[in-house]
Amino acid sequence: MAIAYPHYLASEKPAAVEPLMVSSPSASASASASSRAPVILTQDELKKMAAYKAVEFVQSGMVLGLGTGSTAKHAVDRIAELLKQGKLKNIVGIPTSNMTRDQAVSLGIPLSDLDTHPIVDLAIDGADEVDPEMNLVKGRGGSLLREKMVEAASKKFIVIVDESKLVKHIGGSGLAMPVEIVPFCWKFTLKRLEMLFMEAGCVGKLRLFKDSDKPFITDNGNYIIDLYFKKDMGDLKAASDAILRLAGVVEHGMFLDMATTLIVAGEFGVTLKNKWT
Ligand SMILES: O=C[C@H](O)[C@H](O)[C@H](O)COP(=O)(O)O
Repeated sequence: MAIAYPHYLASEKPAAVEPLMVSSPSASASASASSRAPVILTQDELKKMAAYKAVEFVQSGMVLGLGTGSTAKHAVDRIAELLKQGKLKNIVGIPTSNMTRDQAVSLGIPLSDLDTHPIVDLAIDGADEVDPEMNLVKGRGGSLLREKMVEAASKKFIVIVDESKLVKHIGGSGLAMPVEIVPFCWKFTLKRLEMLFMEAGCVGKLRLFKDSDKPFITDNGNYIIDLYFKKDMGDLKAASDAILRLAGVVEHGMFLDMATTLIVAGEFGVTLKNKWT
């Protein structure tokens, strides 16, 4: 499938990488059955395709924001692979979570932080929801605060998703919009959040560790309240400002006007959209 490269990246040569190869048992089975049979890729294979395409924009010498989650993990793997092959050199990674830091350390990717590298050349990360304006919901893995700090410090931010993440309105999918809060009097903060969006039928839930009744603790020692909306939350910027004005709130998972490029992998291949096209 033809990829429409965004104009601001057009003058930049993607790093010399092998053509995208996604190993898929179903792919080889289909190939032997018929050369025209459709190839059914799993969701994880789609995530890998989007991640590999994003890594084509990584160049030697870059300071890179390393995202968190099952999609970003493929990008980190690929960056490490290209470093090992000598196709990328002098990369400095800024991880967006302890999990990504551990993955990068295990793969030998040199790491730093925003104190030492306050300007990041390029960040690559997944998302939970993406609307047509490339506004995002992030943080269902709990890493929204560090992700937002690193991605806000990035000159370019490529979002990588499989097509299941595309929505008409963020926060409107019936799934969680996470808000990181301080643990102090969390029930009070939860109520205040619900009250902000009463008209949208907002219900907040304290996130727990999986199969546990213990509160989930973020890398920053905070709690997460997941907000669920029955109706559209309305103006996103106003919603963002209102949430951030509440004492007790640290950050929320709406990433408004931050992504510069979106890479989506789906049934019909990989498509790339620039914010301004
Ligand atoms: O906190 C988690 C991050 O925001 C992830 O980037 C997001 O949840 C998407 O994760 P995944 O690629 O696993 O769907």
